[in-house]
Amino acid sequence: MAAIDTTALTKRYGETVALSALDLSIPSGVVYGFLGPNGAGKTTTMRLLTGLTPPTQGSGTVAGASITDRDELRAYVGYLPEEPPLYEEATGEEQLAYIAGLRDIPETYARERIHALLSDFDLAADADTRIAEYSKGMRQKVAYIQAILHEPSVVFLDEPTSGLDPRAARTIREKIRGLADDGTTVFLSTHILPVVEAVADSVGILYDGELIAEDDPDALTDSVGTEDSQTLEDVFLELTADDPAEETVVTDG
Ligand SMILES: Nc1ncnc2c1ncn2[C@@H]1O[C@H](COP(=O)(O)OP(=O)(O)OP(=O)(O)O)[C@@H](O)[C@H]1O
Repeated sequence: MAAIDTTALTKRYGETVALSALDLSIPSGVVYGFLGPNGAGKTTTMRLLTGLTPPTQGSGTVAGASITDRDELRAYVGYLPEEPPLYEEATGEEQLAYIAGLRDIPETYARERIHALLSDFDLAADADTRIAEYSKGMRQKVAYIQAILHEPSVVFLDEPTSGLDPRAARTIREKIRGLADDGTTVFLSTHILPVVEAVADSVGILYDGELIAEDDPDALTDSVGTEDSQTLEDVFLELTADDPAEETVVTDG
């Protein structure tokens, strides 16, 4: 059974087709890089797959649970949204303990896990500081930890390295790879293509609500253009150009 499975998944907002008949079949234990220009429908897809918004048409399961059954999904799914909800008045540790309670993680285990994760992200010294006093990067680290705290079998990450310094960004990349190697499925949406190149087993490119390409990163970079050293960025720009010809213009400036 695929970890993420969708059939003709569609979301419309009035006249706007945010997602059009998406068919996905993503196996367990892989990092799936989900790319697309602004407004392509990536956030919409993640909100559908985490049960936060209902589909207009089509269906899907995540870890075997229907995406329309939010209660069942909750145990299996973690989500780091673009703007994570955090309580300004709570300390980092309080925020995570609160989430652990919501997720029914036994208290002693939760405390140990929270301390270990805070320390992995160099946040141990700030565990008792209010989130209102945290920097953007510190908030992002807490938000990432809260998404994976209950060891979900599928985790959705929207720009997980946003606002992070190079060391923290590397820690997240290593964590993402480690999660997948331990059998977790990671659905990773980011505009930072080198991150995808570093960790993704498979890549899907969404354009105007449609999945226009899907393959492993090497196959994708081999399939587009004629140059030997194509990067994922070259492929992305070529596939998502309004006018493909513009990508072949060579300037001598
Ligand atoms: N709640 C909403 N109501 C109306 N239209 C929406 C809503 N949410 C998204 N849309 C529209 O759906 C389309 C897809 O938006 P979405 O936020 O999923 O894109 P995205 O790929 O995540 O973009 P970005 O990279 O900029 O975050 C856009 O045209 C957007 O305007």
